[in-house]
Amino acid sequence: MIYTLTTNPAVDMNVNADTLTTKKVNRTRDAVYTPNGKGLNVSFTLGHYGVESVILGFFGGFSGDYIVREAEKRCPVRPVLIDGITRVNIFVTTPEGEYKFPNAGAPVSREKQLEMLELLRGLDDLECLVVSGSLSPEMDASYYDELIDVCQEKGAEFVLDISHPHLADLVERHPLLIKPNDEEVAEIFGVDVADEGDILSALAHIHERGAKNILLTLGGEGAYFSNGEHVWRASAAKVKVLSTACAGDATLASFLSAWLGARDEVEPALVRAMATGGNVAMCAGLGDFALVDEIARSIEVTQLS
Ligand SMILES: O=P(O)(O)OC[C@@]1(O)O[C@H](CO)[C@@H](O)[C@@H]1O
Repeated sequence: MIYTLTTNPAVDMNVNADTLTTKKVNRTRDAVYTPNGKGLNVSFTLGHYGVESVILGFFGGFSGDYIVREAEKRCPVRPVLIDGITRVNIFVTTPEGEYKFPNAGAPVSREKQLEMLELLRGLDDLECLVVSGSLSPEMDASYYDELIDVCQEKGAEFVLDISHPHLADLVERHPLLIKPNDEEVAEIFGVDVADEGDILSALAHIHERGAKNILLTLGGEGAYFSNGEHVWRASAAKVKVLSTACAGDATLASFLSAWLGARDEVEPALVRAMATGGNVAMCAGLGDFALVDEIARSIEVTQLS
């Protein structure tokens, strides 16, 4: 079974506004509230493609209750309940573009962190843990190591979609897959990603450090996938972007939904990933994936080596 762990879930609130300025009341409209956090988005997208997963995360307060209740309609959820209030992240779309306001989130006490590790240790069907998103306040980066320790004790694989600088060390623990974007690769691994030559060197460098597979996303410029032996380039979907929130998570999950069970068939997995990410970028939240097949026809994948 695949488990997704969201260390810092959120209700996402997407709104539209004509302008966003100081010294003025910024009226917004068209509010869309969705139960989110990066790992939840991964589970919802896996579910769309018929791949079962279980949601793990820390939830509290009215917003935490809402997320658990809504998520349970789509996937099994094993929550660890905390005292604080799960954050509400705000995404404001204006004619000039999108403003993102993620909150730091509710603190998760050490006791609750240990409760999650115990929950993980008690799972008898853990095959792959997808760890996604930021850490809650009071969580040290070493929590990632503790999660990986449990996965390795249990012989499970793990996937990391995190932007913490500690990722540079965590790749030495041989994650099955990491999904950084170009900015994260440059900042975390201290390498250039200005052109394809740089990107290929960066991928080789990250493999040398220990990552088994890398899905490098470049937003509107497409993506690269490398399995340490071969590298593929995928074009981006040409779509009218409404909100990029959730698009990266949907890209990762849709890639996993095809690739986990057929690891030699990278091309169809990349086509699905880019089309799904593109469709999600057209919507507030994850949307309904209705245009994926149509968008997929325009995605080009090239094997580079
Ligand atoms: O603060 P994090 O955990 O890095 O990101 C949280 C978040 O922005 O990521 C998702 C989109 O990827 C949203 O659903 C959610 O609000």
